[in-house]
Amino acid sequence: MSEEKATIVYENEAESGANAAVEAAATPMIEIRGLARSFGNFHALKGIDLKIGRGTVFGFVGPNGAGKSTTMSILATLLAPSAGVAKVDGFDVTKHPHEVRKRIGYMPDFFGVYDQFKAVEYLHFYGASYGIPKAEREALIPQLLELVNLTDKRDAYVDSLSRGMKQRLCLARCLVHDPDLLILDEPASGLDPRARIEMREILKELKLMGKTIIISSHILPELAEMVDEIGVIEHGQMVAVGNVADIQSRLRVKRILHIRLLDRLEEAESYLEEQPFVNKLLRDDRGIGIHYGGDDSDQAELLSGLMGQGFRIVSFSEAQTNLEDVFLEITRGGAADE
Ligand SMILES: Nc1ncnc2c1ncn2[C@@H]1O[C@H](COP(=O)(O)OP(=O)(O)OP(=O)(O)O)[C@@H](O)[C@H]1O
Repeated sequence: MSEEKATIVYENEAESGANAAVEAAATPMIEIRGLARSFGNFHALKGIDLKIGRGTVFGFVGPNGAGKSTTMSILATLLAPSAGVAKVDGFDVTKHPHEVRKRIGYMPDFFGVYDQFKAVEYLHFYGASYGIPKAEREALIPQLLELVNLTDKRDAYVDSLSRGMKQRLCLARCLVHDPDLLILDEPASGLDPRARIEMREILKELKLMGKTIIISSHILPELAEMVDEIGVIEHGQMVAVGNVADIQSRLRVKRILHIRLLDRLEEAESYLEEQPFVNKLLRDDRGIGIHYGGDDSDQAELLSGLMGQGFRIVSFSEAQTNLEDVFLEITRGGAADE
């Protein structure tokens, strides 16, 4: 009888455990509703809504002063919102900051490093402050150094590291307590192209490890390869959220065409200006660029129309729109505060 009871209790626990797991999986990693933050009379965040699912790499983009760091500081429990709700893994950042902190690794845009430490000591210091026992740290820290390609710098003083190395050390620091969510404020800022590529490779590995990552930048092409979704913020408001392709399709500029002609450039421009779906013409020394709103079939019509007019076309191609074009189009190229 007692055995039977024990079995029943075990099954119930298993069931409720399974339910809890299903529930946890359904909870977004980040949920923000009506989030606002003012500094005096200045409204830095004007009520933003955002949901980020588990395992997503989310690129948070916007011009200087748009509100990216403010949002990230709130998620990191370092700044209180003026209104609205922000939750990490279902925990409200204001009501349960300790639960939130256990789950996040936060890399601010300006970080203080402890220059008198060696790289390895720096990580021990942070590991110890998270209560990780020494024996565990001894096993963990070499792995972290390996992940961020700093194994050969383990005994170098933090002071002596390059900016890119310091950024990577800072990233390793964010990982000591194995957080599910990484909040990275401009991790690639000030890095040279090689260091940016290294950073991007590390972030790809972190994605493979199942981390949810929110990463801000205003250097967009570097995000394009690794983000699943982007959110564009401007003047404290989210102006677009979705996967890169969705956002592109919502844009007025569907595609950019480029045409090179042997001659009669001005005539061709006048002709093109009259054609449907031609939104804007840009002339450069290599030919004519067109912001084009038509689809493939319209584009084919445009080309046969040009040929029908006897224009001597050297090339007619569609430029790949990238995140940079998307960003400039959405924000109309204007920095919020500049
Ligand atoms: N402590 C503060 N006091 C007053 N104004 C602030 C404060 N923190 C931020 N702001 C203002 O809020 C706005 C949003 O700043 P935030 O740092 O969030 O922008 P950002 O998008 O991260 O910009 P950047 O790309 O330059 O880092 C800016 O106009 C900024 O000047």
